[in-house]
Amino acid sequence: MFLAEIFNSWQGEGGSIEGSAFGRRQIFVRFAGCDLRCIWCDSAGYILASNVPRWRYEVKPFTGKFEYKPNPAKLEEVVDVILKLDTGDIHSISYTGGEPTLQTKNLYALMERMHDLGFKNFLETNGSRPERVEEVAHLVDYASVDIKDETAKASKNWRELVLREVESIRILKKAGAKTYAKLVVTKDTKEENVRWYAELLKNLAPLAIQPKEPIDISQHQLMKLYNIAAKIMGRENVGLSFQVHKYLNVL
Ligand SMILES: C[S@@+](CC[C@H](N)C(=O)[O-])C[C@H]1O[C@@H](n2cnc3c(N)ncnc32)[C@H](O)[C@@H]1O
Ligand SMILES: Nc1nc2[nH]cc(C(=O)O)c2c(=O)[nH]1
Ligand code: SF4
Ligand SMILES: [Mg+2]
Repeated sequence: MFLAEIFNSWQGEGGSIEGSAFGRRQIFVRFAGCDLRCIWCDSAGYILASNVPRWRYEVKPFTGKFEYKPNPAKLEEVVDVILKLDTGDIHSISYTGGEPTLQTKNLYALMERMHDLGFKNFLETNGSRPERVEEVAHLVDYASVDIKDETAKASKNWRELVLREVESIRILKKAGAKTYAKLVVTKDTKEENVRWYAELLKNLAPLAIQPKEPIDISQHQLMKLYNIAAKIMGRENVGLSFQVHKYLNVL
């Protein structure tokens, strides 16, 4: 499989929304390669798998010391690295990227293996390919599925993408995964678009609204978007999420 990095940290996103693992200790497996191009992506260096000839892994959690191995990574060496980073307090393994679901078979094999070893699986996905999500959904315990706002400019037809993301949420929920939606908002996010996302997510999954980093949206506008979503989805089903790991300078 084509990887970017493996490290041990605490989950910095999701806030207090149901299904979030915010503040839980995880081992993060970051896959290389993505099918979208969000303009604000903080992992942009890993979007093209061909630009990631080797992957890095922490030698010891929170030391900032890494070692490198060439891509493609072998399943057994990945499992070995994860087990060496296991501090005995791991809530779940986070599969992120890039886009983990693109490497469907590799993701399947790794999640199955981690389940067999007694770990829970947390999938962080852009949800752009419901048919691939469906293949692995039964192995997912927790899922954070992005809804890409128009201002992300993630793909040509953003409305179609949103509908596919919602379909991925439906599939994950049906398979029994605790699933929430994450919407990254910017100063240019339109209120009418948030209304539409909220209508789609109503009675389906809770929504974490996460300001793009570095934050450009005003607190006033952020709370306006929150209010719009909460009035449609219900006040228990909307919350804020900030990328806390960036403020605390951890991976
Ligand atoms: C790098 S993505 C990888 C997983 C998957 N490709 C996705 O987009 O959901 C992990 C999470 O980081 C968020 N993210 C990336 N760059 C960000 C930024 N500049 N500000 C806020 N959130 C960001 C994404 O929206 C996503 O929820
Ligand atoms: N601490 C920490 N929390 C995270 N939550 C989502 C992340 C990601 O990049 O997918 C991430 C990450 O890279 N680090
Ligand atoms: S989908 Fe995720 S990894 Fe891909 S460009 Fe967008 S934020 Fe980055
Ligand atoms: Mg990140």
